[in-house]
Amino acid sequence: MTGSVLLEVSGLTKNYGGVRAVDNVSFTVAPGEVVGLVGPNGAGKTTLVDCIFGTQKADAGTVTLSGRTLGGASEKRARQGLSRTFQHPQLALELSAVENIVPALYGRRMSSPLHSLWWALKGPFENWGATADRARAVAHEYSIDDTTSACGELSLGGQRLVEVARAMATDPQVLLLDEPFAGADHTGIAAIAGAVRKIQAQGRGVVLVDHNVDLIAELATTVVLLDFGSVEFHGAPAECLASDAMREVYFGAGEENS
Ligand SMILES: Nc1ncnc2c1ncn2[C@@H]1O[C@H](COP(=O)(O)OP(=O)(O)OP(=O)(O)O)[C@@H](O)[C@H]1O
Repeated sequence: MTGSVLLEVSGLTKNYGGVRAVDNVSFTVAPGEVVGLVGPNGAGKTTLVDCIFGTQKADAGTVTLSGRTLGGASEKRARQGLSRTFQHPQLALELSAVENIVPALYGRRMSSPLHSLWWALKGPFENWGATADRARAVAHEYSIDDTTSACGELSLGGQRLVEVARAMATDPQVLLLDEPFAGADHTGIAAIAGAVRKIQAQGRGVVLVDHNVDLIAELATTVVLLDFGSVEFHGAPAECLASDAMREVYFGAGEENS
């Protein structure tokens, strides 16, 4: 089992003051696996993603990627093969899709201090046009048609797709997607769903946070249901949807007259 696991989250716990936002959460992501992370508002989904990526420091637990324990800040974890998008897209809105993707291509090269030094020395002689071409190719790979307008002019779904492409430009083993469909229109949802399928087909792992249970059922191979920071269900999407845990988490136990 361990040999086929990319990401292993073990016993992650995070408190905010008296609030236990994430409570002893464990799950794994294998190559080509899409783990849907669902749960009501405040269940702990974003905090869990933040702790996996290093945006927040967990109080307990470990995260390993291909058997290697991840620690430290998110930049370090990104160099080790993790990538993410954000619940609220974090793009430079005045820049184009290509201009947002270019820095990720450079970040990918800084995988060790030696690489950083090499690229710092090589920088002045770098062919910038070739890098922009590569960024354009990444954008097209993820079906971004408009690579020249400022991202602020794109729809929310369009912006989220640029974030996915930028995250993929770092060539991650596992991608963490925090509500990638939120606010996207029909076209945006179809494009983002297509991107998830493509990433899955490449044998990478995906953690997909979303409230849209239909999309999770369609895309996820496994579902982790969170409530008050704890795992209430972990298994196949169809079983999760039909489970008592799902009913209790979303509709409350014992509400027979509603
Ligand atoms: N920075 C913070 N400081 C204090 N409490 C926080 C902080 N971030 C989140 N929380 C609390 O931690 C709990 C989990 O929040 P989190 O945002 O992770 O849930 P979520 O499942 O992502 O919710 P949503 O679906 O609404 O985004 C909630 O009780 C929330 O109020």
